[in-house]
Amino acid sequence: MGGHLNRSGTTQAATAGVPPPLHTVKPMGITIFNRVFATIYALAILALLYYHAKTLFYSTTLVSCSITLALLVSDLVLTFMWINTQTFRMRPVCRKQFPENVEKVMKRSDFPALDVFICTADPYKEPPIGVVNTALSVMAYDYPTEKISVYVSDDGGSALTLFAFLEAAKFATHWLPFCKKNNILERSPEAYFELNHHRYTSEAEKIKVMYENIKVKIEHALERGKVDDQYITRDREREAFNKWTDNFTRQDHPAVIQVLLDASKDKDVAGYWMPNLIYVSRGKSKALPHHFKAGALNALLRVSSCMTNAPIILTLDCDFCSNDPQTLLRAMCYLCDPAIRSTLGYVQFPQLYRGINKNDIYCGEFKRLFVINPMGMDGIEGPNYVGTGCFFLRRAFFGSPSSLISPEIPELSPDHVVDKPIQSQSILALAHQGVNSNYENHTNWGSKIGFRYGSLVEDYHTGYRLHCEGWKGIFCHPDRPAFFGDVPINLIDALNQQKRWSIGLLEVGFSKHSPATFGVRSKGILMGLGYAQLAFWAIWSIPITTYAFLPQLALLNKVYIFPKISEPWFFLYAFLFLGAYGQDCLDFVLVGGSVQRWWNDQRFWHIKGVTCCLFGSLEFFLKFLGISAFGFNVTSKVLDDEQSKRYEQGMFEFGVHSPMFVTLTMAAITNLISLVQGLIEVYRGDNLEELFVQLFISGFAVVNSFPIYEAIALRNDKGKMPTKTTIMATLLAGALYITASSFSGRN
Ligand SMILES: O=c1ccn([C@@H]2O[C@H](COP(=O)(O)OP(=O)(O)O[C@H]3O[C@H](CO)[C@@H](O)[C@H](O)[C@H]3O)[C@@H](O)[C@H]2O)c(=O)[nH]1
Ligand SMILES: [Mn+2]
Repeated sequence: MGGHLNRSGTTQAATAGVPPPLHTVKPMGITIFNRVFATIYALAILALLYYHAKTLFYSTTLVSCSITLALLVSDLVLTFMWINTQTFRMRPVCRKQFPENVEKVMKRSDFPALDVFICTADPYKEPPIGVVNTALSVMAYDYPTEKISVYVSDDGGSALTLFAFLEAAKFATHWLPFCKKNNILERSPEAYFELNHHRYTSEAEKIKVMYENIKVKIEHALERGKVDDQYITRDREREAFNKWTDNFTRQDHPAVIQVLLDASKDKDVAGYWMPNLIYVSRGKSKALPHHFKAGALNALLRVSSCMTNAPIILTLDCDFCSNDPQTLLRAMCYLCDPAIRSTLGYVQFPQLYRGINKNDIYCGEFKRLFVINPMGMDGIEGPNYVGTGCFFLRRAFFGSPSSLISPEIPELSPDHVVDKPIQSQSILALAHQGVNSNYENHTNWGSKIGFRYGSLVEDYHTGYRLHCEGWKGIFCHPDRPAFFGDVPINLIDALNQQKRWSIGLLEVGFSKHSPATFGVRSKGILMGLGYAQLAFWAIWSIPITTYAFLPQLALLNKVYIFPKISEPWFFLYAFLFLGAYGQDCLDFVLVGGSVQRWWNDQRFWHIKGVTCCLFGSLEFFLKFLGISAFGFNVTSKVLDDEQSKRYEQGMFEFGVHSPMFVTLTMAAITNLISLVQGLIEVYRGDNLEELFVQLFISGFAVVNSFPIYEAIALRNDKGKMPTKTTIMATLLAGALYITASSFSGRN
């Protein structure tokens, strides 16, 4: 398959004059303010540390000494994270692309080919019809269709997913010409039919019936748990399904590769070539590690090398549908720009979601993680890779820009030219060999080649290592979202997802390639610290947990640990708090967030601190000490009707018992009681001066905890806090109080 990046691919018209621009970049106006504010804030932090040191030096009792120490440690962690965060604020940039100019600088026939990798792992958590929608949406890109190949990796090893794609392949021959003829923007059928139901033509009506038909067929098969014989018509299909023998399990099975559409043979109903569509379920063996998604992506790298070897690769999660058919051309504005091409490793689009509720109660928008931070890193050497919606140069997976690391088999090399049809015997044999469960033994895959192993956040880890090798990235954030994904709509899913991230990030943070050491050395201070901010994300749990319990327990025991309102140090605290909060809000609002969503975002930050970040850190350290192990728990993309309804109304979904809910409830209870106790004290005497800060912290936490109190006491639906959780949390909070009292009593 041709289409390699052609260095002399510019047309006459463009070389004669000045070529039209493909992209522009400009720094954001807020930069100056950020830098000035950082200087002032740094001085305030120094003053705070001085204050702590002084207090520690003059403290006479064990209690005050330990309290000051705990506050000092917490504030040091906050300081460390604050320093790291400055990376995102020093040089944020905004970019613009001109996809309409791509054809002016390069002939359509010279456009590079694209291999799309879509990962799925479980037909029951990730319904195959959703994966099909994702595949269809990119197969229908505005681009020479025969240059696109879509590879679907099925880590669930499910015949149901294969069946869904057999149906999808047939439907695609109608869907693609329909989209192109009518210039449709939403090229995933689900989104199209949902958003455009008021203006159907008879043609659209026909396509809709067709789509509904395959959807029903696929869902039926899923309910029955098997593919009906009557649906398998061709011999080739039967051959593929025959691989699902009785010994075939998800963790242990031979590789299955099935070419569903062949760009050199298959045409759509209008007579145009179809893209390639290939189903791959890599071989697995219980005895060998499979490295989760990174392993799946590496398997696809090898299969695609043998079959199409496109110079550009797009990675997508199964729920990430294209929302704009021009996206590939947008990415090309960078990938084909000779001025930056030599070191450009990838172009990352933001993760954006459909179906978030009005005020985004679980902070599913991830504005900071997926928009603010990447814009900041983009001004330095590029954003981190976030696992989906990212266009890579294939070459980036094989060593640094200056030195190619050749894989074991020459056919897997990025510069190898495929000269046989994808279904030829020799190619299929090679592809099967490449996805055997034992293929990677004693090779560089996962360490020097391909997606990197050793972390549950293979995306972060891989992007970081590519950066360290000298590759750069671009953050491409067009006005019309390029992709839309699904967010978890219940709290436990959201927290479990972020617990997995916390663990994976710490794995990189404490590896020999830690951003704080190796990263700073090889990438410079700004990039190193930016990556460190993400890697050590979970240690925010230290200050958050401390501030959620310590001041409150102290207040309950009439121990006052912050400066009085009349002392100048009080103003330091006020400035640090208001400054951080104000700037945080500003960052958020400047990228289009609402104040209400920002409020929920800060609430969720606190929630994470006493739940997923805390438990993630604990699990990581248990593993670090060799006590336990962890795996990749796939996030469910299935919607429960009742839950969806509650989510729409902005209600928090608890419903199940979890240790994470116990700590959260403990914090909510402790804060409420200490607030009440504090208020009583103020009412009784005039202690306000001394206990104001503690009272304020409790009050702040209580305001943030409203949904929790509601779930404990006022609700009766399935999403309320389980009684068991409430009882456990109350007992533990009581135990904590007793421990604290006996400690403070020992003075
Ligand atoms: O063994 C596995 C596990 C997962 N996946 C796929 O990985 C993707 C991401 O899994 P998901 O459960 O959706 O995790 P999220 O936390 O929502 O994903 C985010 O975080 C992951 C790293 O933890 C990144 O890989 C993703 O791109 C990023 O969107 C999905 O398409 C899965 O099918 C596999 O292919 N094999
Ligand atoms: Mn996901």
